Parts: sequence; C-alpha cells; structure tokens
Amino acid sequence: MSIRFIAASQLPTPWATFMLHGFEEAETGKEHVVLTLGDVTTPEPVLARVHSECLTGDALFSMRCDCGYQLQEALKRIADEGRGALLYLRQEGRGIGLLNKIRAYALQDEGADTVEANEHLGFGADQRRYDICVPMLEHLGIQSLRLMTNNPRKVEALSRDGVHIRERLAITTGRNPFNEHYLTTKVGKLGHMMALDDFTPASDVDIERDA
Ligand SMILES: Nc1nc2c(ncn2[C@@H]2O[C@H](COP(=O)(O)OP(=O)(O)OP(=O)(O)O)[C@@H](O)[C@H]2O)c(=O)[nH]1
Ligand SMILES: [Zn+2]
Repeated sequence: MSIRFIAASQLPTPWATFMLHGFEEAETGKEHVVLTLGDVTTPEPVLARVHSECLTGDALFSMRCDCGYQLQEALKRIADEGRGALLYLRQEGRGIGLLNKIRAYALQDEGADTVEANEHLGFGADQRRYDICVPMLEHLGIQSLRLMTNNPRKVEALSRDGVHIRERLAITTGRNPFNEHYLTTKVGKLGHMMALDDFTPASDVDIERDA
C-alpha cells in the first residue's frame, strides 16, 4: 500500500496541542491523519490508538457505539503522558462506508446485531485493513507501540503487517443504555477482550437521555 505524506500542522485540542500529519493513499485518494504529541522517534514504545472513522460517534455524538468515547479517552491518555500517537483511519463502518453503515443501523433498528446486519447486506463482519499504518508509522519515525485497543484482530493484523506492538492496553469507556447490545456483540462475536463490567460509564450528562 503506498501512501504519500502531504502536510503537517499544529492542532490545539482541549487536552493538548498535537501535531496533525496528513497523508493520501495513492490507489484510492483516501485521506488519513495521525495526531502526535511529543518526540515519538525515540526507542521507547509509543502510547498509540489506531482508530477507524466513525462519523456518527466521533463527530455527531452517537451513543450507538463506543467510538467517540474511545477517541476522547485516547487523546486524554496521550496528553496525560505527554507523548503518543493517534492514527485516524478513514475506514468508516468497519470498511463498508457511511451509507452502508446507515443501512446496517436500519437493520439493527429492526433487531439484527452489528455482525448480522453487515452480513445481511453482503459484507464481511469487519472489512478493515491496517497495512496503511506501516508507511505512516515509518514516516513519523515510530518504532513500536503500546496500543490502546480491545480488538484482538487489530493486534493480529497490525503485527502481521510488521508493526511492533510491545503492549496492549484496554480502552473500555462510554458504556450506556444505547450501546450495551453492541458492546455485548463485540465480545461475543468479534472476540473483543473486555467485559461490560470493565467499562466506565458515559458521563451523567450523556446518559440523562432515555434509553
Ligand atoms: N458496519 C458497522 N460498523 C460500525 C458499527 N458500529 C461502529 N462501527 C464502526 O466500527 C469501527 C470502530 O472501530 P474502532 O474504534 O477501531 O474499534 P474496534 O475495532 O471495535 O476496536 P477497539 O480498538 O477495541 O475500539 C468504526 O469504523 C465505526 O464506524 C456498526 O454497527 N456497523
Ligand atoms: Zn462508532
């Protein structure tokens, strides 16, 4: 997979001012970004999150999933350490795209789970690839990761692609009445390494709305 570095700038956030690095995939023209904080080129493993785009959760405050909560938590943890990287991959809906994810949500409104809905639409349960991470990490001089994820396939796929993962760190946050079934399906069908009891709930403000 070839990917081109395009530009970098500062990105102030409520938690820290990150560097924002923009890349373009040669074959598809897809645009990906990496946020870094501190010197990530030194040999110590870098605290990192490899996050797949979820427009609904990351930008529109959706409570159907845990994506937005994980995104914020990852940025906060990186800011607390003063060093780290967040790779934001534009593979919406576990690789099926935004509009197909909305089709899948409609099926879930009728009772399908997240895996059944994808399969009903003719997609795999998870169509994501992680090989694009390798040239971005190389460009940034990142040698190894302490990866925040509960997803064993993400760890396996990245390792297979040659990314050196020194440690896996759980990231369990944002459980609420709207995403309990989704989280349970992640554990039961996608093999996520977490238990619902591990979760810190979404904040009081978030769960004030009726389930
Ligand atoms: N097709 C589909 N995609 C979903 C659904 N809910 C969330 N997503 C997508 O799932 C992806 C979540 O990715 P990640 O945040 O990397 O999470 P993960 O692979 O579950 O693993 P973690 O690292 O443990 O969070 C995003 O691309 C979301 O858009 C759903 O019900 N259907
Ligand atoms: Zn989501």
